[in-house]
This record gives sequence, structure tokens and C-alpha cells, in this order.
Amino acid sequence: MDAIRRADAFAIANGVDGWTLMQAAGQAVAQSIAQRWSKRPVRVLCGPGNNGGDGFVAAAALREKGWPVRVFLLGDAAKLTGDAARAYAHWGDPAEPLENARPDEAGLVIDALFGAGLARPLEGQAAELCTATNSARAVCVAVDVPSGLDGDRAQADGAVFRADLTVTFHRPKPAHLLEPGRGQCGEIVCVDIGIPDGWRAEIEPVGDYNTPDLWPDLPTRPDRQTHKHGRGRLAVLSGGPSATGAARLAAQAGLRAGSGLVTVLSPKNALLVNAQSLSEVMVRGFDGVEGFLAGLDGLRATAAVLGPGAGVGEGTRELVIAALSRSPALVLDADALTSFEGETDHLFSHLRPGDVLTPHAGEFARLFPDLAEAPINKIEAARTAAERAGCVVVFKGPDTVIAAPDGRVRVNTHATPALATAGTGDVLAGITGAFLAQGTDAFDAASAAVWLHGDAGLRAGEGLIAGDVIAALPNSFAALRRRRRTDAARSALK
Ligand SMILES: NC(=O)C1=CN([C@@H]2O[C@H](COP(=O)(O)OP(=O)(O)OC[C@H]3O[C@@H](n4cnc5c(N)ncnc54)[C@H](O)[C@@H]3O)[C@@H](O)[C@H]2O)[C@@H](O)CC1
Ligand SMILES: Nc1ncnc2c1ncn2[C@@H]1O[C@H](COP(=O)(O)OP(=O)(O)O)[C@@H](O)[C@H]1O
Ligand SMILES: [K+]
Repeated sequence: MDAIRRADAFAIANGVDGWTLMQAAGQAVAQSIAQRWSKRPVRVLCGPGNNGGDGFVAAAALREKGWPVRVFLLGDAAKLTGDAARAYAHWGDPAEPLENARPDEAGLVIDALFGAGLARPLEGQAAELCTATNSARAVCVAVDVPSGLDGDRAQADGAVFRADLTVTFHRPKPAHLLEPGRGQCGEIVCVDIGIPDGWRAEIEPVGDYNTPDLWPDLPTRPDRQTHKHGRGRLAVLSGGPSATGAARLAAQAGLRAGSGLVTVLSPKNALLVNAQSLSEVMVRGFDGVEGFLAGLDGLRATAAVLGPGAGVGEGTRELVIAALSRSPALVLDADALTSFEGETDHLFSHLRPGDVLTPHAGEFARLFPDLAEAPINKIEAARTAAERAGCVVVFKGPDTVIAAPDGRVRVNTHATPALATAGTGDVLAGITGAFLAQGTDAFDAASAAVWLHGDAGLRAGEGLIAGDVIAALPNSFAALRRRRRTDAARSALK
């Protein structure tokens, strides 16, 4: 939580004091609650630090709004210090002992036990109360982070509150971005409590939520004069005769995502299998590395996807290294990643900042075994991986992290577990390839691809198979355009 502490220090150095921040934080918690739920008996569980301080402020603010509120304190009120002590005085009444809290009798529980300062797993009374709150019917609202959750690692080593709403401040922390922490947070509200402008320039942020306003020019809108060659030429490498489906999924996704021409480069022995199953996507046969390069050159490809169904081993390694000697930007997925297990230096020395790697957790561990083992979170792992590989890394999963080699990170939460089905990764590789083929910056291309892939998954819904994600893409594009038009109209009215 270092960045948050430094943000705090920055605010204080710029004339905003801690008490002002705490008041804003507590008020925001009360307001978020009042906006969502009708008046009901509230029990506020306050810890010994500033998280508890926020709790006292929230309690006083709800009381002010006419809510019935009782406050329970972990530890001794006489030991409270600083802003937390001031907040306790502001609440004014004596706090009741924590063991009397009885969440089963509450309508709403505010968890203000621990936030950024959690130093060890919950124990004793705090752990018991956590279990009792989780099994009670009361709504649970967490201040900053559900107590028990390590904000930096996004993990709990013991009991953890399961919140319906988490109100946090300034910027999302790893616990709000990454699983499994995010799953404990319920709805997440991030409130600006008055850290002055400019702190972000001084303090490296943890990472951004991947939202469409970060890549406003994507997907590229074809101009009126365009023709198919003007919209990017994408090549997709196919595997052998019994492993062609993955490449076709990637190719079809690339076409849907707006690449004007998509060609499957197929080993000659798989040419017929591919040709029989493709209509809009073209197919071209090759033999050996030289043949593959001739194919890439002949197509004048502007991007290529290598890996889905390609097979693991020397053959794939040679094709990847050969492709890296040519100009098309590459998306390396699946077997193109696994083939370099134990030989990553060779790969990394050839990669360029405009290339994209799209590993799932298993592939990530093969390429970056030390990072997968290290006690760091997924954001730090992906950021270090991108720096090391020298290109964009898309570390997939329920919390896909997109990292650029210059240290920027975006986390995508716009997705659905329905995407956990065979072939959806191939689809993502194809969409990414299409955006790269159109000349888009690799970090934005990957970010937009991941978001649209998640959006299409959400639209296709439960029961989806990979092909449905491809079919849903036009609806995702249309909805994104509508949303942008509405946003533009709203801001014009302001
Ligand atoms: N930095 C900011 O921007 C702001 C932070 N605020 C609040 O301040 C919080 C951080 O406050 P603190 O740094 O005081 O930390 P906490 O309030 O999270 O807890 C720190 C205290 O709990 C003890 N502790 C830690 N783990 C424990 C465990 N498992 N069992 C028993 N005791 C344990 C510590 O020794 C310390 O006394 C944030 O989460 C947020 O709620 C707000 O007041 C507003 C501004
Ligand atoms: N639980 C989940 N929630 C959201 N998205 C998921 C989840 N599980 C997988 N995905 C997404 O589905 C895709 C799966 O890719 P991958 O594992 O490479 O599958 P395949 O190799 O079968 O195509 C990735 O984009 C990943 O982020
Ligand atoms: K908390």
C-alpha cells in the first residue's frame, strides 16, 4: 500500500491534512450507503487505526441522516491516537466492546476494522466477528478493503469479510483489481477524497481499470474511401492436419475485428482441411521456414498470430524467430509461448515493443517461472514480465493484466467466467492481431482487444462457445459506439 501512503503524504505536503481526508472518506462511506439502502439498524465495527477512524466518521454521518447506529471498538479507546482519536471524539459516545457486536441483529454492518494497515491475518474476536458477519443476513459494507484481505496481494491468509459494497479512496488497489480479493469486495466505489491533482505524476499508480476511455480511437472506424487492403492484412499460422481449428478461430476473430484481409498460412499437409472449412478467410500453403517467410512476405502481412495449435517444439520456435526478422507485429500465444520454455532468452532478445504475448497462467509460469513463484501480485508479475520480454504482455484470466514494457498496466475486469472454455484464447489472439494489423499501438491494441473480447463474452452469456464470442463482436462494437456517442452528447451538454 506504499503508493497510497505516499499519496497521502503528497496530499499533506500540499496542504490537505489527514483529518480532512478522513472526514471525506467517512462521509463518502455514509453517502454511498444512504444512496443504496433504506434506513436500517447499523453496527459499525471499528479497528484501532485510521480505518476505524473512517468508521467513526461514517457512523456520525449516518446518525446525522437519522439512521440508528451503534459503534463497536476492537481494543481500548484510550489507546486511539491521531486522526482516529479525533474521529472517536467526533462520534462522541462511548464505543461498545467488539464482542457485543452481534451482526445477526444488524441490518447493515460497516467493516472498519482494518484497511491498508492490516499486518497479519485476523485472529480472535476479529476473526470470529468476520465469520458471524458473513453468515448473517445483514448487508456488509467494507471501508477501503474488506478486513482480512491483504490489499497489495489481493489475498487473505485467514478469515475475510465478504462485502456487498467496498468504498475505497483515491485509486483502486490490487485488492480491488485482482482475484481473489476483488471477489470479496462486492460493488466497488472509488471516491476522490481530495488528494490534489498532480499526485499521479509523482507517484507510480498501481494500475488502471481497462476502460474504453483509455483507448478512445479503437476500434478504428473505417474511413469512407477505404478498401480491404487499407484495413490491415493479418496472417495466422495454422498447425498440422489435426490441429487447425485454433488458427481458424483466431483468423475468423481477426476478420470480425476489422482486419480487411485475413489469411491462414497452413502447412501444405493441412491445406485441404483448412480450405474446406474457410470462406471469408483465405488460405495459403507453405513448406518449411523459408516457405513460411515467403508466405508472410507475399501476403504483405501487417501483423501475424502465431501459436494456436502450432505444436510445441523446435519447428514452432524456428517459425517464431523467423517471423521476428520481418516487419509484421506479432501476437504470440499458446504453443508459440510454451515452445520457449527454458529458452526464453532466445525469444526475448528478438521481441520488439510492438509485439504482444498472451499467456494464461500456465504459459506464464513456463516463460517466467521465477515471477510465477515470487511473492508478488499479478500486476507486478505482468509488469516485470513485459519489461523483461521487451513487449506487451497480456496475462490472461478472470483479472487479465495488460502490461507494457514501459511499466504501464491495465487490469480488465469486464469479462465473464463463461469465457473459461476452449478456444476463447485463440479468439482473443485474433482480435489483438487485427488491431495490430491496423497499425494500432500494441498496448492499446491489446487493451481494446481484451475489453471487447470480455464484452462479447458477456453478451454471448452462459453456455457460450468460442465461436459465439466471434459472432457477438459486431454487437459489442455497436454498443461501444453508442456508449461513446451518449458520453460525448452528455459532456457537450455540461
Ligand atoms: N491514506 C489515505 O489516503 C487515507 C486513509 N484512510 C484510512 O486509513 C486506513 C489505513 O490506516 P492505518 O494505516 O492506520 O491502518 P489500519 O487502520 O488498517 O490498521 C492499523 C492498525 O491495526 C493493527 N493491526 C494490523 N493488522 C492487525 C491484525 N491482524 N490484528 C490486530 N491488529 C492489527 C496495526 O498494528 C495498527 O495498529 C485506510 O485503509 C483508510 O481506511 C482514510 O482515513 C482517508 C485517507
Ligand atoms: N474465470 C474467467 N473469467 C473471465 N475470463 C476468463 C475466465 N477464465 C478464462 N477467461 C478468459 O478466457 C480466455 C481463455 O484463454 P486460454 O486459456 O488461452 O484458452 P484457449 O487456449 O482454450 O483458447 C482468456 O481471454 C481468459 O482471460
Ligand atoms: K475494512
